[in-house]
Amino acid sequence: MYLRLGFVPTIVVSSPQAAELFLKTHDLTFASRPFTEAAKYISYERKGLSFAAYGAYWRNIRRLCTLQLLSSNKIDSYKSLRKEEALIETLEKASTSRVTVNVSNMVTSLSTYMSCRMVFGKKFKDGELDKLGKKGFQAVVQDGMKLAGLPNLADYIPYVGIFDVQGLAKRMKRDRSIDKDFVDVMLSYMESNNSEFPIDRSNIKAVILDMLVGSMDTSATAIKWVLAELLKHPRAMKSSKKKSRQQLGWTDGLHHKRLPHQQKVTNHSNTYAIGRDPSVWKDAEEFIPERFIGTNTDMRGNDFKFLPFGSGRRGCPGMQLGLVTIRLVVAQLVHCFDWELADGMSPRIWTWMRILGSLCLGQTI
Ligand code: HEM
Repeated sequence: MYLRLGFVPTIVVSSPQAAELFLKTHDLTFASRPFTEAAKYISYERKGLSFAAYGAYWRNIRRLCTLQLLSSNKIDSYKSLRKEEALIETLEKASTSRVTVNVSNMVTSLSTYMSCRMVFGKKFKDGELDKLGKKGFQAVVQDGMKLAGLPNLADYIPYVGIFDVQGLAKRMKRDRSIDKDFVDVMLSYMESNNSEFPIDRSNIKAVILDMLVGSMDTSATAIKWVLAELLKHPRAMKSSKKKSRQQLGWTDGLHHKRLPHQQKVTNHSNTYAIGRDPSVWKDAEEFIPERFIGTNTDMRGNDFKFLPFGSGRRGCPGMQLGLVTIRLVVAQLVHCFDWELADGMSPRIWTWMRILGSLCLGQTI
């Protein structure tokens, strides 16, 4: 579908065939990103990986992140982080004393904690910054994602940009001031002068922000959705639990390579239209993790009906880390607790209540 958004020609890709054309056949032509206001303010004039124009700078930064933060060896070295059992302990205490907890918030906090440990190499609790009168990482990153995702008139009709009618530029300028200066790898890269490009603090901040945004919200959101779907599908929950019992090696810290069943559960995520296309998927709207059993559906971007991590040159460099985190947290949660909907509600009643709620209130519950 071709659209003209203000002055910007836009093509919406909503079939596997079209996705293949754009992400494989003509990947080189479309490998850049538009220069939006978010790229300007949040990504320090496109110095981060996600917003950078396709070219030598992007290639260098991507190589650096892949080697220094996201390689298999590095992911393995984060093993101790993944053994973090605070989530399980807190849930255990709450369930024993029948206290209500917000699992979504807890998963988001865990993801924030893991990302900060990985990127800054330091234990950073979100509340620490609140105490200093600043917003915590969680709030800053979520604000940043919201701002970057909002349709901004200035991106489509550049002349109106200076008026900032939606107030987005003002908010983005305010939110760009996270300054942490202990990121060893990036700093030594900066100091080594080995780079083809001058790297200064703003390059470092932009890349760090990318790594935080890339790792915090994505994995947490996926974990929450998997858990929500499992809650509504007790059969899938049961089978997932059984597999996790058989496969989890608690003594060596739940190595990710042993969790094939969770892999199938996380496979549910997809780009919205392609993932729901009945000509591509049987019972497209249904959560059926078993649909992947016995197929060789690829989630690395080679199968254009299934693109949770994108594809081609700009495909997600953090896929491996994201998958490891999701599998581990979901496996722990499913393995350690028996989950069911509140007050013995059946999944069918829950679905009807949700539909009714959307019809009456005009919003999704
Ligand atoms: C469940 C977890 C994750 C999902 C579903 C996900 C998904 C995606 C998707 C769909 C893209 C866009 C690909 C495209 O434009 O074609 C992307 C890009 C990106 N992701 Fe992820 N991601 C996840 C985890 C991570 C993690 C853990 C990191 C880093 C620590 C990360 C860093 C990035 C970066 C930097 C980009 C931009 C790459 C570029 O433009 O060259 N992601 N991700």
